[in-house]
Amino acid sequence: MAKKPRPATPRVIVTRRLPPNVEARMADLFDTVFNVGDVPMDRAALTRAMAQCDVLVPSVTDQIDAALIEAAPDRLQLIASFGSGVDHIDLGAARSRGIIVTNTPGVLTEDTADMTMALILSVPRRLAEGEKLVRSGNWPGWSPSGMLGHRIRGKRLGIIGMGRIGRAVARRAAAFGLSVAYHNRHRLPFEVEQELSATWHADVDSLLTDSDIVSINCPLNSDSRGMIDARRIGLMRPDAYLINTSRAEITDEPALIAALSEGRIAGAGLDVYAHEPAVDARLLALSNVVLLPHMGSATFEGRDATGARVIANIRSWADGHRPPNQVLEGWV
Ligand SMILES: NC(=O)C1=CN([C@@H]2O[C@H](COP(=O)(O)OP(=O)(O)OC[C@H]3O[C@@H](n4cnc5c(N)ncnc54)[C@H](O)[C@@H]3O)[C@@H](O)[C@H]2O)C=CC1
Ligand SMILES: O=CC(=O)O
Repeated sequence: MAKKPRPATPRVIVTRRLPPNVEARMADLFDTVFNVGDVPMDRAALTRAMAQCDVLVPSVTDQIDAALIEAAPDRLQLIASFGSGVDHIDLGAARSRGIIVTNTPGVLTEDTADMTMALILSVPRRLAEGEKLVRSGNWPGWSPSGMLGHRIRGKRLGIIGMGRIGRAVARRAAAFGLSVAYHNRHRLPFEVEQELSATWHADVDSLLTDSDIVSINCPLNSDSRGMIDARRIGLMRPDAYLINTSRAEITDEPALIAALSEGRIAGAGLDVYAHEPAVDARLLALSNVVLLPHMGSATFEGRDATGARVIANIRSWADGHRPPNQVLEGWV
């Protein structure tokens, strides 16, 4: 495919409000249009945006599917996503149109691992239930049998997806006395396994059977979509917990809800849902779950660093280079 000329000052359209200093820098560097009202763009708005820019800066909730990409004029050359996951962008369609896709890995790792660890602690120790009890005014006071949960130390954590976030979770887990097992698309080098004291499971099934707590930290891709289905949820022990800070579509959400409702697993900590921002009413009614509003990476520092990554990707592309965080189909 012939290389298209890259404009010196590209027209950039940003789909959501970004931190003020990030927007100021983008306004300085590029011909940037911001979504001043911060209203999520519907399909028609995205189609219009993609028709009017060289670079689109979407967020992880904008569904940039094949039809939108195919309808975009040749002018659109770069989709510089604000966030780490790229499951909302049809990478194959972008490749066929010669559109480069970038993301912002690395800068969200520690924040998302912190939130994953917070869920790992909160669910077995019933943190959200305890907080609600105090606020309700019905707390009868301390008692030997009140608010009992399960000890973290000594339990086994099974991590699915031992990349940046998975490894950062493993490091935190070790400090809380958890032993770590993992399943990953590729086995980690021996030295990394040693550093993390992590045991490899070639198959997901045995990891699920052997773990007290399972944490999903792999990206959503064609292999992981529906990976934790009803059969695999059935392999988990009745006293086991599932934590998901990655993407809901990796699990069969209705099957998970059924297992939680029927006590076939002990509980879950979720940051992601199948139909965000809607959350299934049956989940809301359960007391053995901790539900967060997709806030794994939501820190001021992380958002600034994410913005800096987006800018670096656009600048490097505009200068004629390969952007540092170009995402290649088949690599996520
Ligand atoms: N809740 C939140 O706010 C956030 C969620 N995320 C989610 O976390 C995901 C992971 O992020 P990183 O750790 O930075 O990604 P990463 O690319 O560093 O690591 C992903 C790991 O998963 C493995 N993997 C890929 N497909 C797999 C499969 N089908 N089965 C088993 N392993 C597989 C890869 O080999 C890699 O080791 C993102 O894709 C995103 O969906 C990321 C940031 C914030
Ligand atoms: O879910 C958030 C992301 O950056 O990916």
